[in-house]
Amino acid sequence: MPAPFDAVLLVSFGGPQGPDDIRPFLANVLRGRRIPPQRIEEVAHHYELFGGVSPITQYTNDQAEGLRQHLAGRGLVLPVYVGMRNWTPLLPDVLAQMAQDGVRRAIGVVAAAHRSYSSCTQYRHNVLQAREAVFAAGRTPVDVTYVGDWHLHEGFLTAVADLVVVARDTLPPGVQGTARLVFTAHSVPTTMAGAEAYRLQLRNSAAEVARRLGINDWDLVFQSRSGRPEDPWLAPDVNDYLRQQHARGGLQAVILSPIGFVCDHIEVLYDLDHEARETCDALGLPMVRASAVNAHPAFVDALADMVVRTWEMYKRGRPLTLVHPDHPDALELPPPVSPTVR
Ligand SMILES: CC1=C(CCC(=O)O)c2cc3nc(cc4[nH]c(cc5[nH]c(cc1n2)c(C)c5CCC(=O)O)c(CCC(=O)O)c4C)C(CCC(=O)O)=C3C
Ligand SMILES: [Fe+2]
Repeated sequence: MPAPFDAVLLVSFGGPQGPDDIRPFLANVLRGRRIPPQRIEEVAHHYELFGGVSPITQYTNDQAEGLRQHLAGRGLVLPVYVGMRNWTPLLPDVLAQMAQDGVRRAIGVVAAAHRSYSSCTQYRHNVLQAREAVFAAGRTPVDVTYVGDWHLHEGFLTAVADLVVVARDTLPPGVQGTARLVFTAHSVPTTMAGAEAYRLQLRNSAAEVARRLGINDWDLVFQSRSGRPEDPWLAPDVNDYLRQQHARGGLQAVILSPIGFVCDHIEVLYDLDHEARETCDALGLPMVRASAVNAHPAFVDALADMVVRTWEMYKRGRPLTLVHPDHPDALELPPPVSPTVR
C-alpha cells in the first residue's frame, strides 16, 4: 500500500533568538497591519526584558520531537519539520528544504488550538506563499493536508487540566478550594474573520477542562490586546476583569490558565507573569499561573493522534483535499487522473 504522506510539518509563530532579531521579527509580524508605533515600542521592550530570546522556538522544537516520538510509538515513523511564520526556521526555507529532501506530501499541524484568521487561516496563507516561492524556484513544493480541530481532544484537555491542578497546589492551602479558575487567550479584533468561532472554541475547551476538574466557578478572559484603541477587540481584558471582580468582592484567589496558547512564550511570561501579577499584587489577591501545555506528554500524544487519524483517513487512496485558506472547511476534489501518491 502506498504511503499517503512522507512527513509532518509543525507550523508555528516563531520568535526572536537574540536582541538584534527583535526589530526585524516585529517587522515580519506587523507587515500589512495597523498597529500604532507606540505599541510596537512597548512590545519591543517586553522582548528586551528577556534578552531578545523568545522561548517559543525551544518549546516548538520540543513539541516537534515529542510528536515524532509519540508517532513512532504508534508505529508511524515520519520526519517532523518545524516551520515558522515570523522567524527562523522560516516557512519558505523549510519548504525549500523539504523539496530538496524529496518530501511530496505532508500532514500539517498549526500550533494553535482555536481557530481565527490569525491563529489558523494566516498560517495556512503563509504555507501557501512558501509553496509558491518553492514553485517559483523551479521545484515541486510539498502538498500540505491539515489535521482537523483538536481543541476538544482528550489529550489536550487532560494536559490543560493537569497543569491547572499543578498550579492550584502551589496556592496557600486555605484558598485552593475557593480560587477562581480564569482561562486566558490572545485577544483579536471582533471584526477579524473567525473571531466569534474562536471565542466559542475557547469557551468549549475551557468548559470541558473545568468540567473534568469539577470546577463550576470559572471564566474566560483575553490578554495581549494590540491594535488601535478605537477598534473593538475581544474582551474582557484579564487586568480589567481582575480589578472588576475584586471590587465586586468574593474573589479570594485566582488560577490563570493560558488555554489559548500552546506554549509559555513572551506574551504569557510578560502579560501574565509580569502585568497580571502586578495587578493581583496591588489588589492583594493570591494568584498562580498554570503552565501552557508546552511538551506535556498528553498534549504531544494528542497531536500524534491527530496525525495518525489523518494518515488513516488518506491511506486507502482517499483523494487529497484542497483547503482554500479563506475557507477552513475542506473542499474535496475528485481523485487525480494519474495518481501521484508514491
Ligand atoms: C490569536 C493570536 C495568538 C494565539 C494563537 C497562536 O499561537 O497563533 C497569537 C500568538 C502569538 N503572538 C505572538 C506575538 C505577537 N503577536 C502580535 C500581534 C498580534 N497577535 C494577534 C493574535 C494572536 N497572536 C493579533 C490579532 C495581533 C495584532 C496584529 C495582527 O493582526 O496580526 C505581535 C505584534 C505586537 C503586538 O501587536 O502585540 C507580536 C510580537 C506570539 C509569539 C510570542 C513570542 O515571541 O514569544 C504568539 C505565539
Ligand atoms: Fe500575537
